[in-house]
Amino acid sequence: MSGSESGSSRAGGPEGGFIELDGVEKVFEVRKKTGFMKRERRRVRAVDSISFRVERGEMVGYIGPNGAGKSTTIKMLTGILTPSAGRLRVAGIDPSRERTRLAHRIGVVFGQRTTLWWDLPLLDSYRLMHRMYRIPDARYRENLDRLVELLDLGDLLDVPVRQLSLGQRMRGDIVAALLHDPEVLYLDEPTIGLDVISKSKVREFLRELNTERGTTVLLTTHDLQDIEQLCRRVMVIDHGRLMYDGALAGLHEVGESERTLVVDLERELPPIDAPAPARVVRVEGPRQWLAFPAGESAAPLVARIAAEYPLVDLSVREPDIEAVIATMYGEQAERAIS
Ligand SMILES: Nc1ncnc2c1ncn2[C@@H]1O[C@H](COP(=O)(O)OP(=O)(O)OP(=O)(O)O)[C@@H](O)[C@H]1O
Repeated sequence: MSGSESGSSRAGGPEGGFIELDGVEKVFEVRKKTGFMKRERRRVRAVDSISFRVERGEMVGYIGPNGAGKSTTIKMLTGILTPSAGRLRVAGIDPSRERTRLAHRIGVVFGQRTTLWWDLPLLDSYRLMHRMYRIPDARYRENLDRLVELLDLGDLLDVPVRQLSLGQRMRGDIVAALLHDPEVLYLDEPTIGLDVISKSKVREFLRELNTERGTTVLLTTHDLQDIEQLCRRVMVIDHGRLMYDGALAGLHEVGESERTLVVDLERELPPIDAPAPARVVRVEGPRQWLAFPAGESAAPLVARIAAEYPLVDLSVREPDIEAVIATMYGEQAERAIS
C-alpha cells in the first residue's frame, strides 16, 4: 500500500507505524453499591494489553460487541483518556501528553454525538472551527467548498443543526472533522441510524477520502456492511482483548464457520440423511438447508444428494460475516464459562 511507504518518513516512530499501540491497557475504578451504605471498589479492565500498528493510508475496521473496549481505545487515541499501562503513539505523538498538538492532525466523528453547535446554522459551526483550529483562510475555504460539494450540503449551510435530519447532521459532522485536513480520521459508528441512501453516501465519501487523499481511517461500527464495503483489514476486540487482526476474509476461518447448501427437492421429504458433519438445519416444504464446514468442498455432499434424492436445484451460500462473528463471540463466552 502506498500509504505505508510514506508512513516511515512522517509518522515519527522508527518502526514506521502511523498508529502504534504496545501492550496498552485501560483500567477503570468503579464504585458499586453492594448494600445499604455499602460500596465496593471494582476494577474494570476495559482494554487489556492491546498491541497493533496501523500504517499511514490504511482504512481499518475496529469491531466488537457492546462494552468490548472500542470507544475506550478511540478515546486513548485522541488523548481524552490516558492509558493505565503500555505505549501509544499517533504520528509519533503521545496523545495524552500532547493532546492539543495531536488535535491538529486527527479528526473524530462520534455517530451518537455531534461536535456541531446545535442552535447555530451549519456554516457558523464551521466558522468557529476555522478559528479554533487556526486554519489558514485559503485552506479553510478550499476544504469547505470541496467537502460541502462532496457531501452534498450546499443547500443546508444556513440551516440550524437542530433542524437537520440524522443523515444530514452526520455529513455535517464529517465535514467539521475534516476542515483542518487531518491525517487520520477516527469514526465511531458513523452510519448508526442512517437510512440506506445516507449510508451509501457516507461510505462512498470515506472510500474516496481514503484512496484519493490517503487519509488513515479507523472505523468502529456495528454495521458489518460498513466493514465489508470499506475495510480490507479488520480488528476484532472482545473483553478488552484483540481477538483477530487481519483480512476480512480470514474471519471466516477463525470462526470455524459453516457454509450452507440450499437444496430444492421435487417434493416435501423428511430431512436429508447427510454424512456428518453435514446436517440439515432447516426444512421448509421441498426446500432444505444443510450446514457443512466452510473449509470443505461441497462436491461430495452434492454428489451424494444428487444420487439419492429427487433434486431440482441447489445453491451454496457463503457464511455471512455476522454469523461468523457471532460464533466467535459465542466460543469466547463458552470458554470463559467453562
Ligand atoms: N468512564 C468509565 N468508567 C468506568 N467504566 C467504564 C468507563 N468507560 C467505559 N467503561 C467500561 O469499560 C468497558 C468498555 O467500554 P467501551 O465503551 O470502550 O466499549 P465499546 O466497545 O465502545 O462498547 P459499545 O459498542 O457499547 O459502545 C465496559 O465494560 C464499560 O462499562
